[in-house]
Amino acid sequence: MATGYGDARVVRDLSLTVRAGEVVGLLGPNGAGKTSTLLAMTGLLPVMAGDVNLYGESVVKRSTHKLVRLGLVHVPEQRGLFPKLTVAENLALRSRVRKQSVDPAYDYFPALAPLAKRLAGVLSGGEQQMVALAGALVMKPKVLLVDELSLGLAPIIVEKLLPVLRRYADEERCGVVLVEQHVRLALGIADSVVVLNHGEQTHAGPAAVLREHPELLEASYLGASDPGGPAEPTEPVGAGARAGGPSRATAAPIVLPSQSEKEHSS
Ligand SMILES: Nc1ncnc2c1ncn2[C@@H]1O[C@H](COP(=O)(O)OP(=O)(O)OP(=O)(O)O)[C@@H](O)[C@H]1O
Repeated sequence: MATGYGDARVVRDLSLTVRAGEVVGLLGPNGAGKTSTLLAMTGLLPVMAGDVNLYGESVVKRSTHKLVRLGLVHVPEQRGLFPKLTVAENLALRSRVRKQSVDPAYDYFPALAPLAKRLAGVLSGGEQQMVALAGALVMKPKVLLVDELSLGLAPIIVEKLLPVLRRYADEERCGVVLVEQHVRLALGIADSVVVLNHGEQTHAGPAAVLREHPELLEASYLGASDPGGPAEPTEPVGAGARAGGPSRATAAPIVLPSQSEKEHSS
C-alpha cells in the first residue's frame, strides 16, 4: 500500500495483515509514515497504490463514516474528545454511532465511573486517553487503530492502558493496529510487528522474535531491511496478502479481518 499528500508518497512500501484478536505494532521513527498509514486505512488519505482490504473486500472507495459503521475505529493522536462535554456525554455520543451500550467503557476502565460527570477538557492526559480508548471500545470495533497512545503520558500510565487493549482484543476478537513510540511497551502486548522507516517497510514478523533479538529492531530503525526482505506475516488472512503485480512493494495490500473472521467474531 502506498499513500501520501498531493503528489508526494510518504508511504511507499507497506504490507500489513491484522487477524481477528491480533495486536499488530506499527513501529518506526518520527516521520516514518505511521500516522499517514492509519489515515489511509480510514479513508482520510488516498490509497495511491495497493489496497486496503476489510472482511475480504476492498474498502478504499468507502467513506470514513461507512468504515466506522463496518467496525473500523480510529483513536487519533489528538484523542478526538469534546472538551466541553462530560466524560459520560463523550462516551454516549460514541456509543450511538454503532448503537451500542456504554457499559463496556466502565467495565474496561472502572476508574472512569467517578469521573463520569467531569468535563473531558479538565481531565489529566492519562484520564483523557482512558476516555478516548473507552470511547472507541463502546463503538464495538472489529478493527481498532490506535495512534500514539503514549503521547504526552508517563510510561507508568501507558503500562496500565495497554493491557486493557490486549484484553479487549482477546475477549472481543478485535484486530488492533497499535502505532507506538514506546517500543518496549508495544512489544509487551503485540503479537506481530511491522517497522516502517522513511515510508518503506524494513521489518515484519512476530513480536516474540524482536523481544528476543532487539538488534533486529535496531537495524530496521536504521533503515536496514531484513536479509531476504520482510518476513511473511504469520498465517495471513484473506487472499493475496502478498499479491503480485506491477510492483510487489506498492501493490501489497493491507489486509484486515476476513469475512470468515467477521462471522466468527460477531
Ligand atoms: N499534512 C501533511 N502534508 C504534507 N506532508 C505531511 C503531512 N503530514 C505529514 N506529512 C509528512 O509525511 C511523512 C510521514 O508523516 P507521519 O506523521 O505519517 O509519520 P509518523 O511515522 O506518524 O511520525 P510521528 O511519529 O512523528 O507522528 C513525514 O515526512 C511528514 O512530514
